[in-house]
Amino acid sequence: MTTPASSPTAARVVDAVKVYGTGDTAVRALDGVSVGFPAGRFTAIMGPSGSGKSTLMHCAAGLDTLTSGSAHIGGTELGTLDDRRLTQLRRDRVGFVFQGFNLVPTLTVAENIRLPLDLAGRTGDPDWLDTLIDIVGLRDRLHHRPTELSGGQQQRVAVARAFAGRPDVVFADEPTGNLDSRSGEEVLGLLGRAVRQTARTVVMVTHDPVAAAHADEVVFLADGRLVDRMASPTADHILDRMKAFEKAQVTS
Ligand SMILES: Nc1ncnc2c1ncn2[C@@H]1O[C@H](COP(=O)(O)OP(=O)(O)OP(=O)(O)O)[C@@H](O)[C@H]1O
Repeated sequence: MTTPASSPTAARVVDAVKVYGTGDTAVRALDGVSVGFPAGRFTAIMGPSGSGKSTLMHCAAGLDTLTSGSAHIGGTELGTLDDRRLTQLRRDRVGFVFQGFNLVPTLTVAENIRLPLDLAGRTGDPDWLDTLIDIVGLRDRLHHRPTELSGGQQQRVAVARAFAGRPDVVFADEPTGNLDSRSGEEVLGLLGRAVRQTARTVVMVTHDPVAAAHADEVVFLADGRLVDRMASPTADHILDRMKAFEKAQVTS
């Protein structure tokens, strides 16, 4: 199952295999996955615990390397890059949102948002940063430090930071995992708005059907394989599909 060649992909993996360890203890976390994440869309990766979601995200984002197969950001194959160029690509073309926010406590909100640009020695586009600050609703908090913010507000800062350099793709790993449901809904809503209002691309790993229902499409993993895709998902449909996979696993 791949994305049709006609839709441009912001990121993709082809025949991706990832094996952790060797010999008797080897774990095949990805077992021949080919999947494209369409540009300008919000895609969720779902699947049971241990199905390979985080591994897929880490390998697609260049945070980890594949055992075989290839990973691409836009037209760049990550396996062809040396460490320096891979670091540069991650910094300049990829944004990240993690479960634990990962903000720098000594910097203000404004400084945290600008951090990827400052590290890259880039000025950034002031109009773009302004738009982002409005999307995440933090204009009145720009001079606060992360400890002065709620968890939901901190994650909104992390979202703005992820988009600050206009990356090709933003990868979010369980971005609502540490939030109450209301703050989680806010963060998911603004990820969706960021995609729709600014034509950016988001790929989110989650185990929560309600979170995944915010995406334009859900891809399902089971046992390291891509087993299904669902467009225009609803939480109920996702839950039904997940239950069907779990039942199939129990009976197989
Ligand atoms: N660093 C590692 N060393 C050895 N095995 C690993 C490592 N990371 C992941 N695995 C194994 O690879 C498989 C896939 O793990 P992965 O974390 O990608 O799954 P996941 O779907 O994200 O799970 P969860 O929803 O529980 O976070 C699991 O069997 C896991 O135990």
